[in-house]
Amino acid sequence: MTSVNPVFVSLDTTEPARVAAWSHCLAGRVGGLKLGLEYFTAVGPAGLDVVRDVGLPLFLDLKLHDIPNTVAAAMRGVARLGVAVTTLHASGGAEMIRAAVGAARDTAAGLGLAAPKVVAVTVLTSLDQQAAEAVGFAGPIEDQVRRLARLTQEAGADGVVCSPLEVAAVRAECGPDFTLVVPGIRPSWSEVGDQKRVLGPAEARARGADILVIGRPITAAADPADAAARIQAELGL
Ligand SMILES: O=C(O)c1cc(=O)[nH]c(=O)n1[C@@H]1O[C@H](COP(=O)(O)O)[C@@H](O)[C@H]1O
Repeated sequence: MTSVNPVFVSLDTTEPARVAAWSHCLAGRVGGLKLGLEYFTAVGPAGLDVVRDVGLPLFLDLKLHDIPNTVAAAMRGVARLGVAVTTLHASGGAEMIRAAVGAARDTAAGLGLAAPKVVAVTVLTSLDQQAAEAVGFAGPIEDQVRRLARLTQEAGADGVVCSPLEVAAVRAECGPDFTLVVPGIRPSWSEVGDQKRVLGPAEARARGADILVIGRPITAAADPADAAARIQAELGL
């Protein structure tokens, strides 16, 4: 039996042709495709059409963060796109999360679609302890992540986005059925760039991550398919 590939590759670009080329060359080496703000603000919902024939689950990462009414309305638009996973910011609060989850599930059900998994970003992986304190998070980042994960779970969402460093703590707090989406993945051979709280793919997986979000280590590599194959090998897939 082959295990499911946990890697969702982040296709961060403004160009549909690049997204199409990457997704075709990476199909078979990754488990899903993530499109985010850079792409969506440039191309809009029609940009998803270039990857639909690849047959991989789509993760639309818009990190919604606004009042409950506005986020619920935006989430209805996301749910109509038939994506598998989507994001909002946990710091928008429990009422916002609850409204978003309800909107996603009701809209999808009304259309006969599967509802997207709604996962909440806890503390961005680009923040270190000092930067987190500067925006007003008191105490260790791990405590803040754990608190927001608990709030997210109580508000009915499917999981959270956290760095690999907090995976074990969140898993202990929220149990085995809570989806942990983990960016900040850096194989030893890749550049760290703007990420601050990072680990390698195998270590993140061993700590309990469900989805590994990996962008530039694959997309900025001279040979993206080869980079994805190296990550597959590191994961024992
Ligand atoms: O929600 C996310 O996916 C996300 C949350 C977070 O805390 N950190 C983070 O890097 N991401 C996204 O994960 C991807 C990471 O890409 P790379 O840093 O290129 O591997 C980007 O598309 C980010 O927008």
